[in-house]
Amino acid sequence: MQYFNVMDYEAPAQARMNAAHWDYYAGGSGDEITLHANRAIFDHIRLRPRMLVDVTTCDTSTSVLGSPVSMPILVAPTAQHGFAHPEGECETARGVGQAGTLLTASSVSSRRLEDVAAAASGPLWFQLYVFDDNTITVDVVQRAEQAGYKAIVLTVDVPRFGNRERDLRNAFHLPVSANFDVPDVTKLKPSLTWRDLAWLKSLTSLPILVKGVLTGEDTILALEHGADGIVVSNHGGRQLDGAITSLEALPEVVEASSGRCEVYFDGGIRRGTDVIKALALGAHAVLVGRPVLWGLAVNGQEGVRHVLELLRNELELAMALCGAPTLKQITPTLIRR
Ligand SMILES: Cc1cc2nc3c(=O)[nH]c(=O)nc-3n(C[C@H](O)[C@H](O)[C@H](O)COP(=O)(O)O)c2cc1C
Ligand SMILES: CCCCC(=O)C(=O)O
Repeated sequence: MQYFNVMDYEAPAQARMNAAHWDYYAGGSGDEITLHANRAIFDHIRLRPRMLVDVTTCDTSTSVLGSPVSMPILVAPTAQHGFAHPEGECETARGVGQAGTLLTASSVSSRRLEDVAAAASGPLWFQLYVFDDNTITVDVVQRAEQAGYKAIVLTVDVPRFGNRERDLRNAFHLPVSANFDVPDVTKLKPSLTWRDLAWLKSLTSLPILVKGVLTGEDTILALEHGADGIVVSNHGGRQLDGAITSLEALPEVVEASSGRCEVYFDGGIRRGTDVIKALALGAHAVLVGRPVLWGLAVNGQEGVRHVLELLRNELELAMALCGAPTLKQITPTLIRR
């Protein structure tokens, strides 16, 4: 089997995995309208390439909140990598490091955050879920800081767990996380509000990104409450079905942020041309979720590395064909109005 693009990893990954675990990875909420729309929206955005620009070398390297990375393509937090590989997130971290980019480790993990850090060679961010018991949050944030994670990514789009009907049909329940002792990880703190962001900031000196913002209004609130970055995301279509796609939300978030913080993007990135479209609309970098899990399931760290390399190579080619050999040259003028 040869893998010419990241989609080539999808069916082989499914073939290797337990069916209920696969459905958990693949699925969205409700009718999966937002899940599918996240992909479909990219087909409606067309590029305006420029010609006769010297594209002998196209440079994809950048930095994210100060950490250098080989490309503006990072790994989104996804739960329970143990479903895809016996080494779980440690294996993922090795592959991500080989690709020279950054892994966001999920709170809900098969491996402890310290073990993931020990396996990593590149920068890490820690994704935070907040439970009712504040001592869990205090503990895990301090551990992440001590283990060398470079930022906390607070996920704000799960006041309650989404309606994942595939999981209901499979009678699937998420196992406990290796990171903390919470019997049911889907019981998050529903009373969490913007005010808690200030409390969170008091716990750590790390920058805090807010993940799951889809409006300009919430962008302004996030910045007012001290967020150091925003991740535009609808959680891969797994929370509010019918929510706006991340790509549709991106321009208003970028506008509301008015250059005050880095704006990141996730949802439906499968091609280098998807990456260039998100960057042209103002994302500083994108995060990729499911494709990394496919690479992990098929071929462990090598699969993770290859999925990321495929995306990097496609982005590099797209930059050349758009006449934008540096990331700085990827601007809104690349998109048809
Ligand atoms: C299996 C799976 C588990 C996820 N777990 C988390 C998580 O623990 N924390 C979080 O903030 N987002 C989680 N997400 C959402 C991703 O971070 C990301 O927003 C989404 O997957 C991006 O879309 P993509 O899969 O189309 O690239 C998860 C997504 C998937 C598919
Ligand atoms: C409490 C949520 C756990 C993982 C997650 O974010 C997801 O399945 O989308």
